[in-house]
Amino acid sequence: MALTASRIDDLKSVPSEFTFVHDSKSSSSDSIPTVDFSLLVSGNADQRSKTLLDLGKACEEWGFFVLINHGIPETLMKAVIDVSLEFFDLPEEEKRRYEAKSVSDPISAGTGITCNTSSNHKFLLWRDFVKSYLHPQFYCPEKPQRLRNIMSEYSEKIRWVLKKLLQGVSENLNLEQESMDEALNLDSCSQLYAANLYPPCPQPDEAIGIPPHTDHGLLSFLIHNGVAGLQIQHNGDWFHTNSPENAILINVGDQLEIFSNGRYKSVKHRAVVNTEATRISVVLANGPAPDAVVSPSAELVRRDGRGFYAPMKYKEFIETKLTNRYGEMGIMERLKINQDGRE
Ligand SMILES: O=C(O)CCC(=O)C(=O)O
Ligand SMILES: [Fe+2]
Repeated sequence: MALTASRIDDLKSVPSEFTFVHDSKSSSSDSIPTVDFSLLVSGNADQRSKTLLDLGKACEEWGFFVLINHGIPETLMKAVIDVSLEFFDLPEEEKRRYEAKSVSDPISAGTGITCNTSSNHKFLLWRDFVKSYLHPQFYCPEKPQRLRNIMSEYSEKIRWVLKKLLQGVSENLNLEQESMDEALNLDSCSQLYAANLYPPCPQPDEAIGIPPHTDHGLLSFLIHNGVAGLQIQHNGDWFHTNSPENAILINVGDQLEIFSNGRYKSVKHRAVVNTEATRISVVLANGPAPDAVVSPSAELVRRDGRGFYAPMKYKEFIETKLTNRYGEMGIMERLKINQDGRE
């Protein structure tokens, strides 16, 4: 039964199977970077080069930025949030059709899935979710009926913004604009839709929406219903992410860290819950083509004298990460190549 169902409404404390004790406190920072997309695509040369620097600095220092003036219509963003909420309101048996069976399911939905920490403590997440791959092949739950059209339009618009941002990233890395497109086969880029619903929680320090993790792709785009909850780690401290209305929160994922040969950092983040309001976030996680073998850019390896990460097919990377095959060490640690060249 979904977490959102009535049984949790009257709870005064977190049931033991959800217990994940942590400190959800975070700081605010005025230096969380903002990138003005309009200046990147239509600003004059000076504005564009300044914005490119903002983008590069954000990816290097924070692995995170708030994207403003991106041109995605406000009405479309609102529709994405509203229709995702409608999915969670569907009858339980409709949602159960998509119950996750394996990590490679093109569509999945679930509630409070089990999470396993490095110390082998198992607990359930305070979150309901629905996920589906929108690209290179488009999959979508059948209901709500308007989900298909809304997600198809949103997916295409986000891919256009993604392309422009990745071209900016390539320029910052002094690479040919096409070199990333070609190496990662971005015409067939993978794009995963994930809607996360976090109901109010009686004890926010005793349960968590999503524990600290990094995303596996290149750049993830997150929008939400105005209720705070996303925190990012920077120099070992947790920061909450205030954002102006209609902004998109973007974080660097593992594949961009690998491709940039470690210049850009896949940022650790978490979703905390609160006592008052239901929060929903919608993430489009954008990565290389599923069959692309990802390694540090050949040009950067030449410049750095060596690559710092071993190559791996993106599809295998996702499966390995999601099944936590390397346990505590994590797949990124596994791929890092030591000074002496051994993996
Ligand atoms: O809901 C959030 O703020 C975070 C979601 C997230 O990190 C994810 O879906 O990977
Ligand atoms: Fe994430």
